[in-house]
Amino acid sequence: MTASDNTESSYPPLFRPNHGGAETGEHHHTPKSARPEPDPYPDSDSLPVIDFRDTSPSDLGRVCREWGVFRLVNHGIPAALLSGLHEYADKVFSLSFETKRAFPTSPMLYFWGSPALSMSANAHQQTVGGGGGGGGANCVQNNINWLEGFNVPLNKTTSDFQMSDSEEALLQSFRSLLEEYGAHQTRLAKSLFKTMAEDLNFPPNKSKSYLSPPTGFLRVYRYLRCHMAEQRWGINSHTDSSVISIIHQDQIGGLQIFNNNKWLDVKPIRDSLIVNLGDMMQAMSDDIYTSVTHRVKVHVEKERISIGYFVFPDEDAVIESSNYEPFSYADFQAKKEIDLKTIGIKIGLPRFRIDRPV
Ligand SMILES: O=C(O)CCC(=O)C(=O)O
Ligand SMILES: [Fe+2]
Repeated sequence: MTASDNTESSYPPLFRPNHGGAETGEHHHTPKSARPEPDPYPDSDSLPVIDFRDTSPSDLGRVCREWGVFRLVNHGIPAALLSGLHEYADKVFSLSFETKRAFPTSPMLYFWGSPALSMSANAHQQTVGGGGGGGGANCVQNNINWLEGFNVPLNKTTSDFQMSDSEEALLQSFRSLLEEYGAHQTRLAKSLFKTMAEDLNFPPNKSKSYLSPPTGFLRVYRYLRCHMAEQRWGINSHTDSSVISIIHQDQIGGLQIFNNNKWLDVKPIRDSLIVNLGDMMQAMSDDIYTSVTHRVKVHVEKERISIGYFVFPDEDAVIESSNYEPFSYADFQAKKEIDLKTIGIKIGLPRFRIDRPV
C-alpha cells in the first residue's frame, strides 16, 4: 500500500483534507505512479559543495563562514542504505494514524503537528526536544508544522517492540536501518567537526566537550500534502539549536535556506546530504560561522520525506566566546523553554549576547 492509497487513514486527523473546514475543495492528488515528474529544479543551485574525501580546514571554514550550510558528497553512506531508509519510512508512515500513535514511544517516538515558531518541537504526543521547528502554545492549523515524524535517539539500543508480528517486523527493520544510518551520521559529524575545530583553532579540551555524539538523534519526517500549501509551512523559518545538523531529503524538494538576503531553494540531488550549522556552532565560533536560517515548504500534491540528524555539545560544557556570556547547552535550552512559554517564540542566541542583551 502506498501513501497515496490511504491519505484519510494514515494522516493525523488535523491534516486530513476536510479537517475542520480548513482544507476546502477537492484534494487534487495524483497517485505516485501516474504523476508526471518534470524537474522543478532544472538548474543546479548555488549551494557550495564539500567533498568529504577531500576537504581542507580552510575550504570547509570558508563555506561555514559565508554560508553556514553546504552540500556534502562522497560521504560514504551506501546509496542502498539511503534508498532503503526512505522506502521503509514511506511504508511506516503509510500505516494508519491509529497504528502509528499506538506505537511504543521507545525507542522511536511518533509525533505530529509540532507547534511552529521555534525549535523545541513540543509535539502533540510528547515533548520532542532539539532540532527544528517547534514552539508556540496555540495548536491551530496555521501555527503548526505540517508534518509527522519519528524522533530516534541514537544512544539507545534497539529494544523489542511488542506489537503485532508484521508491524513489529517492519519497525525492527526500520529501526536497524536507522541505527546503521545514525552510525554514519556520527562518523560524518565527528570528522566535519574536527576539521572545523582545526580551522577555528579550538584547543583540544574544547573540541572534546563541544561535540557530544551521545546527544545525537535522528528525526524522520513526512511533510504532508496541503491544499493550502501557500499558507502553511512544513517548518517555518528557524535556525537549529544544534552544533551540526545533517539532512537527507527525497526528490520532492521544499527546503529553502536564507543567504545573502534571499531565500534559495535547495535542489534535491540524489545521494547528497545537506549539512547546516546550528546556534551552538555559531556561538562556539564567536559568530565566525553562521547558524543558517532555513525553512521547509509543503506541497499541494506531494508528500516529502526527509531524515535529519542533530548533534549537540555535552549538556554542561560551558561555551566560552567573546560575543556571548559563558553558557551551556542546558542554559540555552532552559532560556528557550521560558521564551516559548512566555512569548511563544524562540529568541535563542541573542539572549546570551554581551553587546545586545534582550
Ligand atoms: O526537512 C528538512 O529538510 C529540514 C528539517 C529541519 O530544518 C529541522 O528539523 O530542523
Ligand atoms: Fe532545521
